[in-house]
Amino acid sequence: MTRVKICGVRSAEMAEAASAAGADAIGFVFYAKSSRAVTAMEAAAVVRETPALVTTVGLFVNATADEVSRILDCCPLDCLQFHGGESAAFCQQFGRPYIKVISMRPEVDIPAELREHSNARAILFDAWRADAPGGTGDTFAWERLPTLERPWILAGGLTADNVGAAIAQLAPPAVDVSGGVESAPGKKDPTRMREFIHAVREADKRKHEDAAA
Ligand SMILES: O=C(O)c1ccccc1NCC(=O)[C@H](O)[C@H](O)COP(=O)(O)O
Repeated sequence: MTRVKICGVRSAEMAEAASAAGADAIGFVFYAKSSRAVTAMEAAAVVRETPALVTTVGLFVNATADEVSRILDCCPLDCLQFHGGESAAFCQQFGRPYIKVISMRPEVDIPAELREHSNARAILFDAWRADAPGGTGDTFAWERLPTLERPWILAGGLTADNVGAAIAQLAPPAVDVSGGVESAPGKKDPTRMREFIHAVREADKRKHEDAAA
C-alpha cells in the first residue's frame, strides 16, 4: 500500500482531517518564509493531539543545529525532513530518523546525494524552483528518477488527478502532497485530502488487480 504524507499541517483541525482521510504521516514546515510555517509551540500543540499511529515530521531548510534542537525540545516529532543542502553529519546529529529531500534541479548529482545520505530513513524527490525550496505545486520529469532499492517518496505537484498515474508508472513506496490538497495557500481542505487519498487507494487496488491477473 502506498503511504501518504500530507505536508504543511498548521492546526489540530487539519491534522484530524488528514488522519480521518487516512494519512500515514503529517508534516510541519519550520521555514518562516512559507505560507505554511508554524512555530514550535503551534506544532507541539498539534502533535499532542495527533493520533498515535500518524507519523509526525518536521521540515527544515538549512536551519542551524540550535534551531532544530530548540524545536525538538518542545515538540516531540517522530522524524525530521531536510530540504536544503544539509550534510549527512548534520542530519544525523539529532537522534531522530530523517528524510532527505533531493530537489530535482537540472544539474543535481543524484548518485552523490544518495551516497551522502545512505543513512536517511527515506529519500524524497521534489520539484526544483530557484525561488522556493519546496511546496511549489510544480511537478518534475518523472523519467529522471533513479531506480531505488531503498525507501523513497514522490513529491511535487501531486493532486488527486495525477497521483494515480504516478503510482501506476513509478510505484513509489510513499507520496507527499501539500498544495494539491489545499483550498488556499496554507489551508488544507478536508475534501481534497479525502479525494487525494481515495485516488491513491484506487491506484493501489488497480496495481494489486493487475499483479494478480
Ligand atoms: O510547503 C512548503 O511551503 C515548503 C517550504 C519550504 C520547504 C519545503 C516545503 N514543503 C515541503 C513538502 O514536503 C511539500 O509537500 C513538497 O514540497 C510538495 O509540495 P507540493 O508540490 O505543493 O505538493
